[in-house]
Amino acid sequence: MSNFINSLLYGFTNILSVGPEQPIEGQAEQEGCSGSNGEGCCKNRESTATAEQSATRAKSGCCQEESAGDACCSSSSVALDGITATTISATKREDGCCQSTTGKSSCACESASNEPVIIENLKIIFSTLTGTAKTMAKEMQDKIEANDRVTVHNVKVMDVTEYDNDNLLQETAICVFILSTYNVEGPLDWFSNWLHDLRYDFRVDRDALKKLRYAVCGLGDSAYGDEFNVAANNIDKWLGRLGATRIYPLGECDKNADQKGQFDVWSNGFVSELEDKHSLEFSPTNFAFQSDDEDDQESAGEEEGGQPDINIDENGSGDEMVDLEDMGNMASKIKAAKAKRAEEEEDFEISKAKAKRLIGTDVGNKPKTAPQAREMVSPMILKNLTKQGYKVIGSHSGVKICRWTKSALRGRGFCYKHAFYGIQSHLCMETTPSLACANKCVFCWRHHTNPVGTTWRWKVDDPQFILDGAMENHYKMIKQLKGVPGVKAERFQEAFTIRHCALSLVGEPIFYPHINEFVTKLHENNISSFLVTNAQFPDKIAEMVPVTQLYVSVDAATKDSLKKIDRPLFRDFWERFLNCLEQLSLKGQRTVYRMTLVKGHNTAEIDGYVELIRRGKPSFIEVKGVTYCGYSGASDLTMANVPFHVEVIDFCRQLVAKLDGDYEISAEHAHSCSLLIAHKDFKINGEWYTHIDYPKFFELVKSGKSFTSLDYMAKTPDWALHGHEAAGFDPNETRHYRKNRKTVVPPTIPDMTTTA
Ligand SMILES: Cc1cc2nc3c(=O)[nH]c(=O)nc-3n(C[C@H](O)[C@H](O)[C@H](O)COP(=O)(O)O)c2cc1C
Ligand code: SF4
Repeated sequence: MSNFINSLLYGFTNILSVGPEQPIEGQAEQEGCSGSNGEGCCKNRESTATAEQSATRAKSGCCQEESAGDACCSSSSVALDGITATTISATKREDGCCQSTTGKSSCACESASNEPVIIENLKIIFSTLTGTAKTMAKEMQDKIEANDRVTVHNVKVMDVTEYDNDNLLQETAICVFILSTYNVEGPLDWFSNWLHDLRYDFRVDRDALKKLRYAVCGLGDSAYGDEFNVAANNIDKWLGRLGATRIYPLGECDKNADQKGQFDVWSNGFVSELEDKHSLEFSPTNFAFQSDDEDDQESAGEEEGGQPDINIDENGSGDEMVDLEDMGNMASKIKAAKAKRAEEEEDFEISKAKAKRLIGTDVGNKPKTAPQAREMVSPMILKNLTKQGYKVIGSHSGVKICRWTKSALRGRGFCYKHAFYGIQSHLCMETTPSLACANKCVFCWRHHTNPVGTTWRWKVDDPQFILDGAMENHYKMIKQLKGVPGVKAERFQEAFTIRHCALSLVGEPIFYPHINEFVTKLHENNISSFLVTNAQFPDKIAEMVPVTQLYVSVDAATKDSLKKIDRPLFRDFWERFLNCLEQLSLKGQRTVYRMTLVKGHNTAEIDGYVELIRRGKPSFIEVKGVTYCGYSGASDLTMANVPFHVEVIDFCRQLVAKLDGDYEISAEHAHSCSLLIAHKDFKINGEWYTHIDYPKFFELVKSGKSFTSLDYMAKTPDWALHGHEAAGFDPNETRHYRKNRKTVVPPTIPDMTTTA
């Protein structure tokens, strides 16, 4: 121990006039407060200090003066930071150690030792929809691994959906939770639901999580008012109340402010805390009903119908024996206890209401009035969707003009549906009666706008209202295009009679509770229906009335890659997906698999796709290269993931080769990197019939009789066939090339001269 510290301590105790006249023997050792004489400074101090100035040993091993307030802290921190006593202040922490306000390491006792703290396992568990929590979890991992004062043998970053909840009861790793709050269903719900049940299940021990040490940091947005970080708050509270030891306070980072900066401050603080091995000790003060707030002590027994610590009757009197002179004190204690309990009850009701909204299930045993169904589209989502060009109809539907409509109005070509099925883009309305869906696909969830959910929990608009609103808004948008140079008057006029409806914009149309009525109304208006579902609602597919063409998105061929690409909310997403394909095989009308190839993600799973095709027996398989449109942080896709047209062709050839001769590549639309694989049922006398006889379809629907896909097919024009030089571009249209278009040389695929 240097004379410097000795003299500081000596000088400091003199200033306060409470310390010994001589330097304290124990504190004069290299280890800091704890001296070599067994009890160290405390004993020493007790023996030298006056009766009023006795000291006790804090958990840290540090000597804590009972009467000197923060005195020792100041002196220790001075010693620690190596600056003079007047320039630095410090406060005493709960464990009796000194925390310097400079933010440097804390206690003289600890800092004197250079031994790093050793931690065996640490898990950083995140929940995220748009990626922020995951990024922060990884940053935290780096920070911990780079810290040489703490050695953590195994730092693991994992998604909360991969964590087996039951492990929490035996968890020996320190767990850091970085959790984003969503007021819609999300990946945290299952964990949150489970933990909530554990917390309020009377059969579960109040210290069920006593083996767990944890810290929670929430990511949220203060624009959500009292729902700001509600999930992290609840989880932090429930963990504490189940006996887990909170080793660092809850962090709350706000997207509406400097969320990243706030997280950095929190994570730095947490990592410094790891440097203090005493703060990692299991702390009985955190246990169960004495856990994270004192109020919980008394209410804990009541919620489960057990006995509270003090029985208080209607009149507020306890049944404990009380001395007369203590009556005054006791009365005020009882009053305070009653008030606390009322507060706690209120808190519990609020938590229940919030949890209910968060997890979509009823919790607790005294439900209040049923919550009002809320609007699916919040003002924030509305703002974002509007910015992206969507017109929102009512509270859950949307319509948008696609770029091909504009192109068709100018005579510059139609989308791939023209080549494959005879649809003219300027006669087509793209809409959805449900902006919400049960996935967060990497290639769609880029603007973080559409709401997600596994059950419909919103207000329901009437189908006629949605159809009227969609058509009205569609026509308004068409009108706005009349000033666009090159718009052909004839096409402009035609566009005011919608002939087709693509139910595929964003979201999950089949989710809408009145989808059958909606589709029926389309058909009554001679509007064809192309409905795309993301294959998560098999019952809905089974209940679906005939549509002109029913699609399922098949974004991956294996459970793992489907999870990565579609990021489904359902835990049994794979079973749901397979079930949907089976339901599809039972439909009589035209069915289509829509496959979006994302290079490096789903292009190498040919055998898996073959199995899926055998299961669902679709009439057609549309294969399209993913379109790159500047993905944000929610997705790590780049141009490198966008396949060339030749690569899409190569993929289709490989696929067809394994389908026992049942399917062939029929049509193509090179412009959008799309190919159509068709079942050979649609090849009559060597000619393809992939197009649709729309009037015939309406006739069949109106007849009320059952019919099949083969009853309303029409011949495919030559220019649309795969291998034709037009490559799916209608020769009656004018091809338009963008100026300054970069020519990128596609890769050479061996044996591309023969077509399947
Ligand atoms: C649909 C939606 C709902 C949200 N709901 C809440 C909420 O109820 N409370 C809150 O604090 N933040 C809410 N947020 C904000 C997110 O929690 C915040 O943006 C967070 O940083 C996202 O983190 P992530 O990228 O890890 O998913 C919501 C965001 C979206 C897009
Ligand atoms: S299913 Fe559709 S709307 Fe939902 S995330 Fe995927 S692409 Fe987007």
